[in-house]
Amino acid sequence: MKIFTAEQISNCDQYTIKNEPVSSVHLMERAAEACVEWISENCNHHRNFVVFCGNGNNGGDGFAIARMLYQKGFDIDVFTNTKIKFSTDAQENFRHIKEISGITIREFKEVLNYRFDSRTVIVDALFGTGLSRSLNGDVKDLVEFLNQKKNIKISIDLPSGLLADTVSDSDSVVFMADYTLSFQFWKKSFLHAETGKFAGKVEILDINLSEDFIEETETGDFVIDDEVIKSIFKIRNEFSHKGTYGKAAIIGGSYGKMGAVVLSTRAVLKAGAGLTFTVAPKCGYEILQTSDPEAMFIEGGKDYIENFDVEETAVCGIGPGLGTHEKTAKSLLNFLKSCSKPLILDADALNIIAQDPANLNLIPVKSIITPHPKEFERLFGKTENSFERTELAKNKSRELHIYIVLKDHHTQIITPEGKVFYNITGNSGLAKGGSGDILTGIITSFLAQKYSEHEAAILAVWFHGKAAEFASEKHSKESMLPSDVIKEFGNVFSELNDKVQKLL
Ligand SMILES: NC(=O)C1=CN([C@@H]2O[C@H](COP(=O)(O)OP(=O)(O)OC[C@H]3O[C@@H](n4cnc5c(N)ncnc54)[C@H](OP(=O)(O)O)[C@@H]3O)[C@@H](O)[C@H]2O)[C@H](O)CC1
Ligand SMILES: [K+]
Repeated sequence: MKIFTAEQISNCDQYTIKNEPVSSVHLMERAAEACVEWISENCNHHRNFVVFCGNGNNGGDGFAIARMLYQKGFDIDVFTNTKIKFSTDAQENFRHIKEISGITIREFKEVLNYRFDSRTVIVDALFGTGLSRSLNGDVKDLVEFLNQKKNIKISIDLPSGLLADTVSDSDSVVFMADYTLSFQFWKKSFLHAETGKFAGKVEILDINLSEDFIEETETGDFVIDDEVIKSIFKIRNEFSHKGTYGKAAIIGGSYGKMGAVVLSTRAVLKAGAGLTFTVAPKCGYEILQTSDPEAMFIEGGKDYIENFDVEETAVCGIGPGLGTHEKTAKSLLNFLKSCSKPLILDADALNIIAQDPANLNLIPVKSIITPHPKEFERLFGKTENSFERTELAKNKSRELHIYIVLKDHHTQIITPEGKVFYNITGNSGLAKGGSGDILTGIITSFLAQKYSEHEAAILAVWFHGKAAEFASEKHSKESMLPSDVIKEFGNVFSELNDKVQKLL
């Protein structure tokens, strides 16, 4: 799914109005209907809604939602500011609810005397994509007041005070939603930590904006949705043998860190590679042969890796548990100098490279590196916030011609062309040691199976998150272990096969 800026979204609105054609007030009706449908389906314990409406079209949505919820039998109160001029469509929807005697309309300042029942849902329709500056004055006080309420909070399109495309000043006040019902597109600010925390759980509601506009309008930012995944995933060919699915090698492990390489190797195996090798120090021989008997062991040193030699045709994932021993570092840098095929580089491999900025140029083009924010900072330097980090990653991906998998709650895959793919699968159960080792294994496995670097990185990140979702259903986010995530790979493949299978 393409991610558009607030300006592009407004253009998409206008294009739809002109070319569908549909009147703008009817489009507002469609947006409100989508919200009301979602609320009716999901809201089982709450009958009272208090809707806060601004003066632009976001407020117009709020008035229309209030009317429709009332017609469905919910108890509704509305707050607004009648002293400021409404937009044309907001004015029309305001007129409609004024005619409904069962809905009381109050001024914002009356909120201080309003009795919030614990089962009242607060709906924020103050500002959406038209927000042009930080909240101040009365509306800022209102949002701060509402944020203190324990009631469930739903934002329409965007939490008020949040900009769609960028980070606001750190002292800006933003409505703190539990749910955000947003129209048609993910907004970039939902996907970054500093801003996404205001949106709560995001639901994207389809309001049928122009497909032609969406198709023709260029953007560099994407969300990895089912369409992207379906276009990448290939069903396993029945007329195949182990050679069809490539050779993969995980290179890592050191005394006391053998678990990382065990997990990574197991992830390669369970993600479907044809032949799997583990290059690890001798001290890991028994551990690896017992834990991952399907993989072949290659001795790469005694207590730490000193030798990166593997079969030339194998795709190499380097780093899990590798350690940063001087001799390991020296031999890794020598290996990089002699290597021209794309590699997957993670963890200590990145920490070794980060020891000298000149090492960055040794990374073979089209390699995939998988830093978490701290590793990214060691490699490329500090940034003010995650939006700037993504921009820096785009510059570095272009400059070094590599793929950067920037691990975060919404991991981003940044391509050498400067495109950013945001992942929306996964959960906080992955915030544990060992999760990254599994991701390295999955990418290595997919690259060995002849997915392109671009495809392998995107599919693997999505796949890893999806397996985590299955694992958390069984074990909870708290208790699930990286090895539980690996056990769910089969379920993810079943889901993938169902998605792409041609059914009669
Ligand atoms: N995208 C769609 O497909 C649809 C969107 N809809 C809804 O429309 C809004 C966008 O509506 P818009 O009228 O453009 O903008 P807002 O309602 O968000 O707000 C605009 C008004 O707010 C003023 N403003 C802006 N920032 C502030 C501020 N910090 N404090 C006070 N006032 C502010 C702004 O005034 P300006 O001075 O900046 O001109 C406007 O008066 C979208 O989010 C959806 O909810 C449609 O309903 C249908 C389809
Ligand atoms: K809003």
